[in-house]
Amino acid sequence: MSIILAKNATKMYQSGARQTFALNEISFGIEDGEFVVILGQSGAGKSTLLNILGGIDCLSSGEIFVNNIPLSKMKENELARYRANDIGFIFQFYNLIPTLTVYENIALMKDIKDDILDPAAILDRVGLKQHLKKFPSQLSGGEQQRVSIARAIVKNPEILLCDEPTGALDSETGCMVMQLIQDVCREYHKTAVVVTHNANIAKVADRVIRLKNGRISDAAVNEKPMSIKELEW
Ligand SMILES: Nc1ncnc2c1ncn2[C@@H]1O[C@H](COP(=O)(O)OP(=O)(O)OP(=O)(O)O)[C@@H](O)[C@H]1O
Repeated sequence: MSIILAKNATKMYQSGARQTFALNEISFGIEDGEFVVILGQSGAGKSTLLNILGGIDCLSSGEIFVNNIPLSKMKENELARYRANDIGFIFQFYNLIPTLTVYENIALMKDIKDDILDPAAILDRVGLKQHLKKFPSQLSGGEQQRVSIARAIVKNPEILLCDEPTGALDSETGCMVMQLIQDVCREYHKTAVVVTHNANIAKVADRVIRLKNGRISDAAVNEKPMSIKELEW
């Protein structure tokens, strides 16, 4: 079953007489439990698409269905619930709160959703048990990204949206982070959508959607996804 279905999804920005089509009539489906990479160069429309999938921006026309529910028909409170319950975000620069410890950054999710997973257990799963009391500035980039993966998973959302999650990391750390995202998605049965401009990362995806100037230039199931262990960039 398609967990995400986009039909002629269009996002247009108007500035005076000038129109920019960040997304131009794109249609695609993503299956439940897939690990999907959205690949495209700067300006292709990747972040716009991720923000719309995450319910923090909306389309100009067309529709995106999540579990058959059209996002454009959701009222503000329904969208807020969707963001809180169904979506976990992972960002390039982690977006952790600098004045809270690792544990507090994760436990904060209780204020967003009642039934979160056990923060300590998830931090253990991502290998950060010994860092619970540290502040983000006391961690390496890769460790901070692991905290943000824990934060996204602890809410137990259906869909994980990852915006250039390895963009600020070296190749080796980036591969470890990708492996962790893929592993937790499989273990906790999540659908992951990873946005990147790095074509190497696409090799490990179940499905690759290529965006170019707001249009899909190619969308295909990857018949033989490469193991992340073989990946480097
Ligand atoms: N708020 C906005 N107002 C006007 N134009 C915008 C706005 N946000 C994005 N755009 C334009 O939409 C297009 C797609 O932008 P988007 O940020 O989605 O691309 P991207 O693929 O994520 O790029 P990058 O990899 O550099 O982040 C670009 O031409 C951008 O200038």
